[in-house]
Amino acid sequence: MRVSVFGATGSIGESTFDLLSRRDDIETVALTGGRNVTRLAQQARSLSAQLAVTAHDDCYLALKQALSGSGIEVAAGTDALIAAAERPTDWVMSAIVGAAGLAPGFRALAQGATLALANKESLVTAGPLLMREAARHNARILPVDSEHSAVFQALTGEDITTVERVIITASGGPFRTWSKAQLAGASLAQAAKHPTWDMGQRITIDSATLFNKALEVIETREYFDLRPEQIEVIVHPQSIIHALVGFRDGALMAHLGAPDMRHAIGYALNWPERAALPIARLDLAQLAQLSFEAPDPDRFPALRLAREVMELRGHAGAAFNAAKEVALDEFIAGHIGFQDMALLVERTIDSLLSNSGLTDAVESLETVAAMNQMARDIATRLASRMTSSGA
Ligand SMILES: NC(=O)C1=CN([C@@H]2O[C@H](COP(=O)(O)OP(=O)(O)OC[C@H]3O[C@@H](n4cnc5c(N)ncnc54)[C@H](OP(=O)(O)O)[C@@H]3O)[C@@H](O)[C@H]2O)C=CC1
Ligand SMILES: CC(=O)[C@@H](O)[C@H](O)COP(=O)(O)O
Ligand SMILES: [Mn+2]
Repeated sequence: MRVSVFGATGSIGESTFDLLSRRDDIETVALTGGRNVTRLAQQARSLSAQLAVTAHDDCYLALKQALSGSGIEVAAGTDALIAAAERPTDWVMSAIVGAAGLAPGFRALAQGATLALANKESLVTAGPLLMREAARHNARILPVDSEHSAVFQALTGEDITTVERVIITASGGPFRTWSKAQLAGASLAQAAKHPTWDMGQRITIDSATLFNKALEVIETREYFDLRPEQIEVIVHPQSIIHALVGFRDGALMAHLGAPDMRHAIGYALNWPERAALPIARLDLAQLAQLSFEAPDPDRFPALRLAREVMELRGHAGAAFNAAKEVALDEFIAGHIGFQDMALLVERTIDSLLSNSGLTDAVESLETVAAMNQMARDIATRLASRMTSSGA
């Protein structure tokens, strides 16, 4: 099987690399990364990739040097990422973080490859477009986000019209039990420490605000074509149950597994087979208890914002994600506080409400990119005011 991995040097990329390294039937077409060219070159040599691409032009020479004598092609820049996605292959892992992951995944679908989609931002920003592209080219999108892989697995062999509801779980993040007063002082180091999963920094902080779950609610709607009221979130601090599907006879089918993304990645890599995977087996007696609680919309407004975005439809998902990306950058830079992130996203959406483009149907990558930029500009402006006023 020919495979390409976008975002190979990240957390999902490394887990994918681990699974690919254990197989002897894999032909690696392209591996892409960002600034970590040393690791990208190691991976490319190890998997004998045809091509290695860094997203950054200024990293080209370093990557070229790291791969000298290997015979592996080297390229750099966003156009090179697109060209890599157009190289014929069978299976593509989409694991770039953020809206930057959309265009390569879209191109991979256009050449008919199976898209293993970790990059949830693709569906949040351009769900209908991506689904149409997959259908047009008879290409398949397989969910890699753990909750959506869990739903996909629970739905196997089921009639989607018998589904009443889908429940995705949230760990609640590191601040699950914190008061609003405590949240006001939440630091970057505290937010970047996930209680159960080992992930990249950005998604880890999104888990702390529950923006990760907000994106996932929208992602659920796009994958499974459900009405927003059919999608529920339950806080489950152990991250053992990843999702549950409720059917019209009252049955709930739950998916359980150790918090290890190699499960969802391996499922997508081997689908429709269920192959053996090197994942820790659950010891239920040792776990002893699985607990659940309702999310608190007062301390964590992100889920409420996601519901508003789903009502708006159109380009609201792209605006929501863009504002969230800016808010995250501003928090990481120390310009705004933890709770300011949700405030900034809400203010950006409010400011865009008077813009008719927000609710226009998603027609092309260009309109999505335009909304992405507009929302980023507004959020950046609003953030600078927050910084100077302290609110
Ligand atoms: N980590 C997880 O367990 C899960 C992640 N996801 C989703 O998967 C995606 C990846 O997450 P994760 O692996 O944690 O992220 P990481 O930050 O660990 O990795 C991101 C990858 O994307 C590359 N990258 C960063 N910015 C750009 C850019 N602008 N253009 C091209 N490449 C870029 C990075 O390169 P470099 O590091 O070399 O600079 C790296 O290879 C996200 O969409 C996330 O929401 C979903 C479920 C679980
Ligand atoms: C592993 C995975 O799929 C993440 O999206 C995970 O769900 C993050 O944890 P939270 O449940 O805390 O958002
Ligand atoms: Mn998830």
